[in-house]
Amino acid sequence: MAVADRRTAEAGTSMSRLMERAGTAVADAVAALGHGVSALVLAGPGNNGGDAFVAARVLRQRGYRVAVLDLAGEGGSEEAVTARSAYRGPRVAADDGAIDAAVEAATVIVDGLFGGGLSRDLEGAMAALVTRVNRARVRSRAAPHVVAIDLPSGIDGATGMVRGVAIRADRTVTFECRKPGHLLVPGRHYCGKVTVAEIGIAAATLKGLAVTTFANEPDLWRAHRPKLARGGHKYDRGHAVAVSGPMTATGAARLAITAALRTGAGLATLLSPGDALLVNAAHLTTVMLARVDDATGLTEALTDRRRNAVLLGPGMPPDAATRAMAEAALAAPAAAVLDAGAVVAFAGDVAGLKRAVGEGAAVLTPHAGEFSRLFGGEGGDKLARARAAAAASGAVVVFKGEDTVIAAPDGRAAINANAPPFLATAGAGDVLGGIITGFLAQGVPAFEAAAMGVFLHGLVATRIGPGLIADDLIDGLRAARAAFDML
Ligand SMILES: NC(=O)C1=CN([C@@H]2O[C@H](COP(=O)(O)OP(=O)(O)OC[C@H]3O[C@@H](n4cnc5c(N)ncnc54)[C@H](OP(=O)(O)O)[C@@H]3O)[C@@H](O)[C@H]2O)[C@@H](O)CC1
Ligand SMILES: Nc1ncnc2c1ncn2[C@@H]1O[C@H](COP(=O)(O)OP(=O)(O)O)[C@@H](O)[C@H]1O
Ligand SMILES: [K+]
Repeated sequence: MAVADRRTAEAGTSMSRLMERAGTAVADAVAALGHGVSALVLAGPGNNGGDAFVAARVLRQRGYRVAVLDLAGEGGSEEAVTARSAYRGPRVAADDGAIDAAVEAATVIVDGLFGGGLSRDLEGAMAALVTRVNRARVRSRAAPHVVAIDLPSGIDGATGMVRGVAIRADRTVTFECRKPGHLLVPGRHYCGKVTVAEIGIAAATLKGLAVTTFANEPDLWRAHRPKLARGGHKYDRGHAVAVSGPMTATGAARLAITAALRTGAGLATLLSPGDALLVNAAHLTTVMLARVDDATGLTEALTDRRRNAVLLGPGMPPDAATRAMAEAALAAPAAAVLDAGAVVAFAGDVAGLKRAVGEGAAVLTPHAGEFSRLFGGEGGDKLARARAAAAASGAVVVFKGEDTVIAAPDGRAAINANAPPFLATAGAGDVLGGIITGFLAQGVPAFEAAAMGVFLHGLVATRIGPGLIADDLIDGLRAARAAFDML
């Protein structure tokens, strides 16, 4: 954003104009809360504090009761200093008693302590102030509404992580576009409702920045959605295959392959080990069944070039035989999705996985535990970890969870935010693997197939609602797939 600000300034829109518009957008959001507003505005040392002073001035001009707790200290940018001196209204003394009284009296607290310039953990008096505001927000009577400027103070805009302690906001007004911290958890949970105010950073300026981080929303992949040709043949829509686990673990691959079919693949085949053929046969109707027992069998099965997308891992143990089959899938011309056991089978050998992926289209779909087992590390910056994993493996990585990150080896990454909590249910991940396989079968490139698959997965779950089980996702896909086409 700093580069965007500079380029915008070079193009004739000064930083002070941007700050004026930013502060005014915040004042508009506060004013929209209705009459009787009595705002306590917290102003920090940087430009976030500058925005806060602008908002305070504008609110006062509009007749609202305002008081500013000025924590700017010495210094700050020229624009922030100007905004500070242009505010002539009441200030709150920076002592505990006065702050408590001001917090008690406020109906709205505007958080302009820190935004994009947060550079370390909050400590001491700042941390204490944040804790005070958070306590006030949950008090039983007349709790103030908390409006954060750009980001809730304490949330790292790049990672969504809490730096020590962070403001819990009801609403966050950010500028020009959302930042990763608005979408990644826990940051997302601290923002409340996020609104984006346009403040005059030209679209052309943003475009020139070669943005590589996106919200996983239709604009990102709309143009890549499969199109149904009138008079088309089922083979035009691809042939998805999935590999079944052994006799006692067949359900996962069946869920997945059925999801691939519902996603629009023209044909679907389940490749099953001999011991599980009967149990699979008993459960399948539209999905075809063929016997494959090992890597050699899989290579043979994938010599049929019409079988253009293959999923394996659900229900499979993370052992050498699974790894050999994964290598066979990656070596074949089909696009490959590796999930569960097929991901963990490469634990400790990401370089070997990368060699196996080669130049082929491959998608890995680990949840946090599988991700750690393959790529190492635990917790921390999810976006950076997903990007590093994609670069290290040469595959598109779908790092699952509430804030699934889809990362491509070329550096692009998308953060998903439409998955409801009740999607965390046994088998949901298998369905996701199948959906992505279904899009790959229809010729969608790997990054877009993964991103739109994750979005469709969240969409279908949301439409079904609480209580869903993975089988419901399969049924729900039919209607959700139609809705997806209209997005
Ligand atoms: N992008 C846009 O389009 C526009 C952005 N605008 C606004 O600018 C905001 C970004 O402003 P910013 O860069 O001045 O950073 P900001 O968040 O105010 O804080 C920096 C100050 O905090 C300090 N500091 C940091 N961490 C700390 C800690 N833990 N504890 C204590 N101190 C700490 C840090 O000190 P330092 O690290 O230098 O020692 C520095 O003094 C952005 O969020 C938006 O609101 C609009 O005005 C116009 C258009
Ligand atoms: N808290 C959550 N909110 C929303 N979606 C979630 C949450 N936790 C997990 N998910 C999603 O649920 C699915 C679970 O997949 P996975 O962990 O592989 O389970 P399984 O192996 O049982 O299918 C993933 O798509 C994941 O992104
Ligand atoms: K803030």
